[in-house]
Amino acid sequence: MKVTINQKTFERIIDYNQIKKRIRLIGIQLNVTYEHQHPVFIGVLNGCFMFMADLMKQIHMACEVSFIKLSSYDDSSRRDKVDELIGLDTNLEGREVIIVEDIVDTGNSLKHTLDLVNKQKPASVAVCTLLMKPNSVQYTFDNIAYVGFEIADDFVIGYGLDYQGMGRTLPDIYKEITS
Ligand SMILES: O=P(O)(O)OC[C@H]1O[C@H](OP(=O)(O)OP(=O)(O)O)[C@H](O)[C@@H]1O
Ligand SMILES: Nc1nc2[nH]cnc2c(=O)[nH]1
Repeated sequence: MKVTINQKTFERIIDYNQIKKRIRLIGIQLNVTYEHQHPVFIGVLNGCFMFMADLMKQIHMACEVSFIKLSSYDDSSRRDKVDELIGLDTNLEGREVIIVEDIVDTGNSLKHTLDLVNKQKPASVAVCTLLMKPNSVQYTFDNIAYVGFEIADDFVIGYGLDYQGMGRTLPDIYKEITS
């Protein structure tokens, strides 16, 4: 199945049923790991909104939810600078923190988020990302504990991820076709 947005064509690589199954498994892992704790989930907007909503429905321990908003991409091209559009509004000192991302690509956004979170001296920080591009990431992260799918270094859209602001509402995930 293919979709076209502003002259770029994308083909489906992961359907929503696969995403739901993977999220159920990640939810089980999180429920076991944090069973007797009271973690704070921090979603990184905008891209995380669909993943966060589906993931949180699988979480059964007492927890809090908060968001930050970063922007590092123009259209489909990377910028080195990460802009913080909405900052942290929760005190994380001594807390168990789980950062929720839609995708770790170069890792710039995650590096920025971790620096922000770690400044507040949390008790622990784990990262949960739906997608990860292992060939693209430019940092060594030791706390990416939950990964939905590892994917190739293709530009992807759908399930929260956009191209020029479009495509976020597609339930499945698509990759750009280059030819
Ligand atoms: O690992 P990186 O190379 O930093 O890329 C990952 C980030 O890029 C996207 O955000 P974007 O800056 O496009 O903003 P958006 O979430 O509002 O789409 C995505 O949601 C991640 O947060
Ligand atoms: N939409 C989208 N945003 C990204 N941010 C980092 N990588 C990607 C990607 O492949 N697609």
